Amino acid sequence: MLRIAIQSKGRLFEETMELLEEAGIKLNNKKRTLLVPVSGFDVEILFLRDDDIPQAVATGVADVGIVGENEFVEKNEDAVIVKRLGFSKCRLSLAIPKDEDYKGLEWFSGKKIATSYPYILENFLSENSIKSEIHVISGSVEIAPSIGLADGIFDIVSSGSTLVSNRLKEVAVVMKSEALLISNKELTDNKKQILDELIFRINSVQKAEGKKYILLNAPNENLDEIIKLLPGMKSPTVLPLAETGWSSIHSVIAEKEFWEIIGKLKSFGAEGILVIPIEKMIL
Ligand SMILES: Nc1ncnc2c1ncn2[C@@H]1O[C@H](COP(=O)(O)OP(=O)(O)OP(=O)(O)O)[C@@H](O)[C@H]1O
Ligand SMILES: O=P(O)(O)OC[C@H]1O[C@H](OP(=O)(O)OP(=O)(O)O)[C@H](O)[C@@H]1O
Ligand SMILES: [Mg+2]
Repeated sequence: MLRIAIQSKGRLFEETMELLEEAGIKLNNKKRTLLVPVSGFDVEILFLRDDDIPQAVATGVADVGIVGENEFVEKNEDAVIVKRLGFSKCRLSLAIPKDEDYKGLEWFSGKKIATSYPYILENFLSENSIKSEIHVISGSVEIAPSIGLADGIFDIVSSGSTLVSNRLKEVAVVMKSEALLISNKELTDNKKQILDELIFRINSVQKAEGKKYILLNAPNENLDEIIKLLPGMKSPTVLPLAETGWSSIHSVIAEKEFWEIIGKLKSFGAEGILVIPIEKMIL
């Protein structure tokens, strides 16, 4: 049995649950109690606050965990990154009141910075030989300058709208972050096997992301040109239609190339084009 620690509620929760569900991990118990068994796969889910996930994995309370890179780096626990998951992308940045004249990091010398990430901030400041006072608060960091609690802040930024609504400007990006799958360093062989299966399933789900299955009818005289536009996984499937002189073509395309390809396909006489979502891809 492999025990997976995930965030019980918050920014990581939904995408983590979605990823696990697509990987065939369905919770038996819809009510989110602390520890939930799973049907159809030899794992159980442990719901924790994200702050506690790195330590739970490092100490073996959980075998693996899904946590933001920011939290993993901040906690500096002894666990390994197994896979970068590509969601919950954000950055940890320094920000100051928007009307301040800013010429460089020197601005922070002798100033007070509010943050929930003192370890990362301290390392960054000492690497840059800046001496500031770090004021640790666990939330609502962005309001600290306006209430006189600090001169600047160091916190999570994504769209930047929280900074704007607090009349702050981002002046330095210290690190980028995304959700990570982390693991305890000493898994038993049996747990390693289950983890390999989990990674295989996550990879299959992620390969399918942004990919579409495309079906279309094409006049035989333009088959070569159309096939060149649709490389597919090996090469497209071409099947004869009942109507002579026409074929049905099946392939896989990247969603971001979709509109460009469709226009070219139509110019080669393609008709009856269907585009269908793909759930998983095993290559
Ligand atoms: N605006 C955002 N955009 C993208 N990712 C974000 C954003 N805010 C936070 N994250 C990521 O999601 C993680 C969890 O954020 P959340 O705000 O739920 O944390 P929390 O309030 O500390 O939760 P908990 O109650 O579990 O301690 C962060 O550590 C970060 O990796
Ligand atoms: O740049 P933005 O897109 O505005 O995102 C950044 C904000 O998102 C997070 O807070 P969240 O909204 O999760 O609320 P919280 O303060 O309760 O954690 C984070 O703590 C920032 O405050
Ligand atoms: Mg937290």
